[in-house]
Amino acid sequence: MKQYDCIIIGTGPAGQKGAIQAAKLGKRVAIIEKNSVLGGAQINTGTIPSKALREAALYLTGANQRGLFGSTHHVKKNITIADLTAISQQVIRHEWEVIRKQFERNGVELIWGRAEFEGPHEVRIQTADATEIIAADKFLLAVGTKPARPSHVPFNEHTIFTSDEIVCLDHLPKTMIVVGGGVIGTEYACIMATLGVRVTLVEGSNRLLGFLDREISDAFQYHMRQKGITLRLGEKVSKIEEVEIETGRFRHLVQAQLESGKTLRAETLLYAVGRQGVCKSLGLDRVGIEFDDRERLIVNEQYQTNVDYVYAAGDVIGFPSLASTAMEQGRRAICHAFGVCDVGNYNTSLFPYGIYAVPEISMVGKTEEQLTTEGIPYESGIAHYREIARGKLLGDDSGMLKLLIHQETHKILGVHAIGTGATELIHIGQAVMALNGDAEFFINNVFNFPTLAECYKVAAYNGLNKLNHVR
Ligand SMILES: Cc1cc2nc3c(=O)[nH]c(=O)nc-3n(C[C@H](O)[C@H](O)[C@H](O)COP(=O)(O)OP(=O)(O)OC[C@H]3O[C@@H](n4cnc5c(N)ncnc54)[C@H](O)[C@@H]3O)c2cc1C
Ligand SMILES: NC(=O)c1ccc[n+]([C@@H]2O[C@H](COP(=O)([O-])OP(=O)(O)OC[C@H]3O[C@@H](n4cnc5c(N)ncnc54)[C@H](O)[C@@H]3O)[C@@H](O)[C@H]2O)c1
Repeated sequence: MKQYDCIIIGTGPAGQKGAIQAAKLGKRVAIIEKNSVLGGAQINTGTIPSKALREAALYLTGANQRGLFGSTHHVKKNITIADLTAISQQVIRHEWEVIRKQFERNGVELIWGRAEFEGPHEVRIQTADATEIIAADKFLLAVGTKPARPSHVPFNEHTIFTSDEIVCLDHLPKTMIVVGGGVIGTEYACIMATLGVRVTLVEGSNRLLGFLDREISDAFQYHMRQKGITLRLGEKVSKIEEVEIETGRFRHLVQAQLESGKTLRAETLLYAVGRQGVCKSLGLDRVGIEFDDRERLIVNEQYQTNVDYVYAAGDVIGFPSLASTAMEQGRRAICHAFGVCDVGNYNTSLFPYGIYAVPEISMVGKTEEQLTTEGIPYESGIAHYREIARGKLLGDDSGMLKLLIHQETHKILGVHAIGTGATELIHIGQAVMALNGDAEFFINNVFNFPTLAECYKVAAYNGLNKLNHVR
């Protein structure tokens, strides 16, 4: 039986970064993947395909240049699925190659097959025609999650599907119902609406993306409606089925019955109400590791499960379930497993959120609602892209950046942005917050001109001017 210092299950972002870190520490490491491709949801079904589709949609429809060239501007008419997926196929192939080479260069042994625990320190790897058992001292479970697929929904992969199958559509539908207004539902609703698909979004709560600052989520809902998306908020779907409708000729449609009694019909339905773990198939009972009802694992601050030599990272441990955080969790878990404990610069309260909807949204730190609840006195400073030369050059008149500034110390408590480049722009605020900076930093700093970064200076002036009136 082959013996390793460390076995990692899953080649998504958590597994990848854990494996490279273990190799950099001079450890003998094996990483196991059950799919036929590397990279997990990040590369194959989630982050990269959805972001590539978004880029293609914005470019080919001309939507992101309409502020400059007028509302009828188009780069290509009659956009096909092939046009849209060409970019993602290129990026995906490139990413597979990058990961494969990283493993090779660092001496990480990649083993294809489905892994499950055989005993406390042994893992069985099953392929179509062989079984192998390998052993290790330490383990990292980076097995990710899969879309929730309740048995009462008649999924068929082409008209009723989850985010795993939407990337394989063979044609662009005219209409789509999106069930679930979380990050996946809102991102895809915006992408599809940009492509001219008539979208109805059904969300159980009364507000989309409730973790966002309310001013930003209100602005976002306004943008979605402006794009022609019908929002059914505070509504739940009780039944989904395929129906045959006669309108001169027979048409197959998807029908969603809402608890409120409304009936929605469309050509397609995307079901995006959250994700579900895959722990049942890992043989965890043979090691004594427990998981919750959504098959997720509980870990301590060092990413150890209840069995201390078995670590877990990424989506399998739940919130925040992002590729960005998964990578860092995987790396940190392995550092701890091999005694490297002084890994600095980690502040979970400064994790940024990036939502690649149309428009883009990003945030770091606290929202106005959180600060109010916590009794922290603050003032907001706002910059609108239309006041900034770069905003005008981009033709983005509706973007904005908001700083939340402590009333007495002027420290930055939160940054919220909606508009072009928001997910990049947020990192300036994140760095200043991490270094305990204040609004005066932005006033005194010189930014390149013309850039969106100038928003920070304008927002700081706006916030400090309001505070001057308080004094
Ligand atoms: C549509 C969509 C869009 C997203 N967009 C973003 C975004 O813009 N930004 C962002 O930060 N995050 C985004 N995410 C989230 C991000 O993709 C995940 O947080 C991230 O992929 C989780 O990484 P992971 O390593 O935990 O697991 P995964 O990426 O899910 O990888 C787990 C791997 O483990 C393998 N595996 C599972 N069980 C076994 C087994 N028994 N044996 C062997 N291998 C096994 C799986 O095959 C898979 O390859 C998005 C997700 C989705 C679905
Ligand atoms: N840009 C990004 O960072 C990004 C993008 C996509 C996905 N992700 C990750 O993927 C994960 C999964 O995303 P998701 O959107 O599937 O899940 P989610 O948990 O974020 O959202 C699910 C939504 O569905 C709603 N819902 C649940 N049941 C419903 C019903 N019966 N009818 C109507 N609405 C219902 C919930 O209220 C919730 O708003 C997230 O945790 C996220 O971190 C991240």
